[in-house]
Amino acid sequence: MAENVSSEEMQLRRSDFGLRLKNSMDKYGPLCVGIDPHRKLLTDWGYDVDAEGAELFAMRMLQAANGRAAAVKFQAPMFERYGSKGYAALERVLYAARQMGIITIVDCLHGGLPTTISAIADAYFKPGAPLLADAITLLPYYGARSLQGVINDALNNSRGVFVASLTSNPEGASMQTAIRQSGEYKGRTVAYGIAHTAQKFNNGIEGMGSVGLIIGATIGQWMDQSGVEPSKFTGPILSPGYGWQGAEAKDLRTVFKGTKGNVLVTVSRFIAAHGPDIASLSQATEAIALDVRQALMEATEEGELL
Ligand SMILES: O=C(O)c1cc(=O)[nH]c(=O)n1[C@@H]1O[C@H](COP(=O)(O)O)[C@@H](O)[C@H]1O
Repeated sequence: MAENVSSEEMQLRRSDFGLRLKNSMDKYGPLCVGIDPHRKLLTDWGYDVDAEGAELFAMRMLQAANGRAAAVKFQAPMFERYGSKGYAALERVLYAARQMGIITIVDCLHGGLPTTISAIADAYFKPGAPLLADAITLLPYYGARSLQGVINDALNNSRGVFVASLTSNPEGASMQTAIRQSGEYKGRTVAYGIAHTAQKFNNGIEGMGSVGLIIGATIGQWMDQSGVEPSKFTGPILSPGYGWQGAEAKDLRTVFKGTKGNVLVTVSRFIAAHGPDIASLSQATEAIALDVRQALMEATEEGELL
């Protein structure tokens, strides 16, 4: 049934995720702890490689992140591989994260026909959704506009999304920097069209918007060619690639030069490698949070904060 809400209330909902994430970043800094229960990590930690092991792993990572990071990101396929038991584990760890009050991102990498992906709003965004999360990741390769319906569903429920634009993997850039042959973004790169489409949702919102991009910290050499300008983007930018994938503080400074305090660096294995001991995990989280915060402060120096 359609809800009867005023346009003011709708406006508030559409800016809610960005505002909550920004407040959390101001309080805890720009680190997101990635919770990726890799098989090898479960084994190294002495856990069983099953849904229960993944849940124990996630709970411990949450403990390390709580009060030390702005958000956590759960890697959905690493729960999904255990079928219904894996999904039940993901539901429970999301519930635990909500109880802690930490911002949750589910890295489910959804994308597809508008008519079919509208179903994911029921899974992640609507009140009572089984996998209720603050934001999810989206893949725009059915055309960025195919995501419009699901993005509106997120915004109208006070949630957010992160749309992949320039991914951190080396295979991504050649496709994402391909030049478009027709349409509104003719002559521009694929990544540019995605970033521009995402930005339109943030235009007119005061402060940081709720529609984010994914831009890898590893993609420095492709940045100019892509035409994407992170410094002009006013939604949150989720940036993987620091640590295990080779990016360092200096890469964050280069890729995100001139940004306005809206970059959220997500780090998974580089933190988890210090587990399962909670003191070591917490210490690693703090050290990485500090390094990332310092780098992004330098990148932001001349930029005005959102
Ligand atoms: O969607 C993502 O989060 C993502 C996008 C991207 O371009 N690169 C990327 O590494 N990721 C995810 O970010 C996390 C990075 O993990 P680490 O390399 O272990 O820090 C993994 O969950 C990846 O799936």
